[in-house]
Amino acid sequence: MTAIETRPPTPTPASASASAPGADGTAAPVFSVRGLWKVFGPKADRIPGSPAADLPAEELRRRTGCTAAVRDVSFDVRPGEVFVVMGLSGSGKSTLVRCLTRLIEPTSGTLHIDGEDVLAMDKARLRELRRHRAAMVFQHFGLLPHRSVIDNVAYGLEIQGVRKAERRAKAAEMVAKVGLTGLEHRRPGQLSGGQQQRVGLARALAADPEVLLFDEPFSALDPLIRRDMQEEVIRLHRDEGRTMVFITHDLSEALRLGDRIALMRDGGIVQLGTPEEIVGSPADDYVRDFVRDVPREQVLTVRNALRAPEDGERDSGPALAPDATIAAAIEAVARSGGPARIMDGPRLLGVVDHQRLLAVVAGLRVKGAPA
Ligand SMILES: Nc1ncnc2c1ncn2[C@@H]1O[C@H](COP(=O)(O)OP(=O)(O)OP(=O)(O)O)[C@@H](O)[C@H]1O
Repeated sequence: MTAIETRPPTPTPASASASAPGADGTAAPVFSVRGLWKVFGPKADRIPGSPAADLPAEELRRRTGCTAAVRDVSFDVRPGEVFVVMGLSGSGKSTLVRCLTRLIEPTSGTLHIDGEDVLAMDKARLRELRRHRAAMVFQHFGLLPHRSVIDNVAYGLEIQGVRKAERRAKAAEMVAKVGLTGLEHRRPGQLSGGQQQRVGLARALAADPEVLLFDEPFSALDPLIRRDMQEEVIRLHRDEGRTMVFITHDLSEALRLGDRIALMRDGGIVQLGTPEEIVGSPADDYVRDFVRDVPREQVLTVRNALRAPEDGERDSGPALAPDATIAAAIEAVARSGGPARIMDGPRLLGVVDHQRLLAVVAGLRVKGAPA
């Protein structure tokens, strides 16, 4: 099993303030999805809400000839987060994400972007949605083979009617942003897979969309280049705070990139949570099985191992932040020979010791720590 680091949670970016706050004071969601269904097959619209809707996938197919690719799914994508949609092949990831911009027409449910009803949009508004507000980065880049890198990046702006000088300048900026300076005049066929993916990314970024939708963008890349591209996405996200929806079937990619992960099975979401929630508190046996081989100490934080300090422990020992991983704490405790203090700024939240840290790694519930 390769090492997995998760990212610290994304702080709400400044751009999030552009969204109106919700009733509870949190920023309004970018996408808001409720009771969404996509059924393929004859008389598909009769399935949601009918008794057949509850049939297992195979039986539904046998009895009705229909496939419920997305089944009664509800979630919000929050401004500035990386929202990962994960699941095995055929679980409905691509269909779900394509429904967000109606590249696939949902069968029923509701769908809003920044409070606007996506299902009520006419063709022109939908075009605007896909070009300016929620741009898709595909696995097979969709590059034009006879155009140079710079022209491929500028292409999206060209179809938006942006003037040549302006689109060239913007494209050059994006080429630099994704680390392709010097390769502007090559054709896609003269680039490696990873470089081609960067061109695809630069093209999506050039349109400056509010949300980037990634459909398994890196699954064709070899592991090292894939790792590079994941770093690139993390860097871009850190620099810009842009909202991202990212499809993957790869658990370590999901854990590395996601602020929150929706785990899909047979068209439904079986669990939606942070990497720590999914690994630390799997919702059912399916999820438990899915995350069984994840090195828990690299995903779970010290919050899971906290206890109250005893006399003499308040002022000595190494200090760690509450989002430090169990792995980092084990190292700190091993080096110092005593418990580590968990500090939220100047406030002491508790301490973690050798025994409790190991108990968390072993998957035991630790008394007094949050579930
Ligand atoms: N156009 C279609 N017509 C009929 N069934 C479809 C269609 N598109 C997808 N499906 C079915 O819907 C289900 C979900 O497919 P989808 O492509 O969304 O899954 P996925 O999780 O993205 O899979 P992968 O990781 O292999 O791309 C599958 O059973 C698939 O066979």
